[in-house]
Amino acid sequence: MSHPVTPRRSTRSSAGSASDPASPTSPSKSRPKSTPRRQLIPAAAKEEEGEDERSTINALLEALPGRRAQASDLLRLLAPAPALPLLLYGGAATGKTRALLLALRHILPRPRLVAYAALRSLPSPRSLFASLLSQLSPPSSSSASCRKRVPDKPSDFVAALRDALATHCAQGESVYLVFDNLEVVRSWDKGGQLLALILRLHDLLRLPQVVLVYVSSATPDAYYSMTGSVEPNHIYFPDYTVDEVRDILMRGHPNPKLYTSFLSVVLKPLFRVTRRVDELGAALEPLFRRYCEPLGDMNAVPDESTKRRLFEHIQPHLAVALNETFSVPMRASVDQCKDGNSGVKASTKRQFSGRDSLSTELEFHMSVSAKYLLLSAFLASRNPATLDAALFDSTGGSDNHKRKRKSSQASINMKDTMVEEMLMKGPGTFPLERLLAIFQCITSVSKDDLSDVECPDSMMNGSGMTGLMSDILLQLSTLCNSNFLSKSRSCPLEGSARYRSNIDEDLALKVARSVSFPLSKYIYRR
Ligand SMILES: Nc1ncnc2c1ncn2[C@@H]1O[C@H](COP(=O)(O)OP(=O)(O)OP(=O)(O)O)[C@@H](O)[C@H]1O
Repeated sequence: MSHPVTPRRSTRSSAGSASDPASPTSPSKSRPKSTPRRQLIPAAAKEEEGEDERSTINALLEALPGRRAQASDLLRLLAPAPALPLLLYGGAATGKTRALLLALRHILPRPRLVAYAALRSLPSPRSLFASLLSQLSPPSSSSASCRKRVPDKPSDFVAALRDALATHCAQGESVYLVFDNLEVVRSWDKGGQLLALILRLHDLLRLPQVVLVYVSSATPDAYYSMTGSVEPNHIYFPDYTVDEVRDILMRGHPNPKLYTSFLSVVLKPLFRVTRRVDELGAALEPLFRRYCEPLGDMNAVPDESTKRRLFEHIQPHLAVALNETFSVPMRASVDQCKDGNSGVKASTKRQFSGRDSLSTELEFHMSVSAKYLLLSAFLASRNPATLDAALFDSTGGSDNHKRKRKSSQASINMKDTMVEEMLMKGPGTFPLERLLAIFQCITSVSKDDLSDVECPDSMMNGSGMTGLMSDILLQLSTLCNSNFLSKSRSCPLEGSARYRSNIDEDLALKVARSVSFPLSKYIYRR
């Protein structure tokens, strides 16, 4: 797993700790050691300061399981102002917003002001300007007069923003300007220009007490290569591991023993469907209620035989849940942050707003079987049919390396030419039988994978995959209706319909990742 890389700046007032590479994981080590001669009084003061810092860090870490390094980095890089801009980046629901909002509560010095723009809930540049300016305007000014002054042009916005910020800075206040889900700006009309301007705010405003914080799913390179502005510090939020997710879900549970035994049965299979904490939380809640049905007392600590009974009870419900669409309630974190734009109803973070988000949305709007079907269709369209036997061995697994070694140079050349031709022609069509054969092969591999779920012996029976073959034709027609696949007219020779996959490799890989399927092993490459 890649580790967060946070560039350190010697220009920062916090440069001492920021330059210590050990600091993200071991905050206590990062404080410079005081020299023995000066130790007497300053050491006592430092110790007190250290105590405060430790308790702040502990409080934050407790609220942020799995985000130790990021929490320490945040505390270090957010305060004290003046600071460079900060970019938090990583996949969906990796805790960026939560970590930032919690860290902002803990940092010093005060007084300080946080103006937060939840870009997913703002429909246009003008609503962004209005939101930020109203959060920065003095409480006394009436909303009507504020609305009148909302600028249309980005340059006017920068001028208005500077005026509003200067008032706070003159009063000795630090101001944190947060742009959450920055990638949304790109999808707006003239979004590219506005994005460049937002990223250059540090240079344009030149107000040392103002800290700019960007939160995004895109990497720093995606932004800063195009603006030429000062590069921010950045903190990476990797996807959670299953153990981290377990820690998050366990946090503060009233009956940890019961919940641990529940999670030991359901978490791993669900984790293969989605790694998002919010989706897992939503899927687990009704399942846990089911799990507890046979128990009279919710505070009971289950013994081994009870665990077995509970497992038998939950097993069929788990199989159904694995095939279901996840729906996640609106995000609390965004709800909690008033963006000051009363006219705009904060929407869920589930809006479709461009291609990228479409592919992320797939993670929870498709059932597992639909995802496998889509992957099968992608492989059928992408790979030549003659290579199916070589790519899928009799056990359903990919065995192409072995086969390739056995192939003669001439046959390799022939296959290469064939693949090249296929790629030139674009995705190929395939009959239903081929799709189902590939589907059966790749799902049989996943069944094997599911056998490592922690559960009493042989009770899993292939886990949630039991219902996988059901309703395949229905799923197929849904995929066609949604344009992920297209169905051509019947082939005059075969007399049956043929299908074609309409998705590209990037999207297929994302879908594969969401079910932990090793797709690239099955894509024929030269
Ligand atoms: N470490 C954690 N502890 C507790 N809850 C968490 C943690 N990480 C994420 N969550 C929960 O998961 C959900 C998504 O988290 P958050 O909004 O912080 O993610 P994000 O990285 O900002 O997502 P996005 O990129 O989609 O905006 C929230 O409900 C949040 O409370």
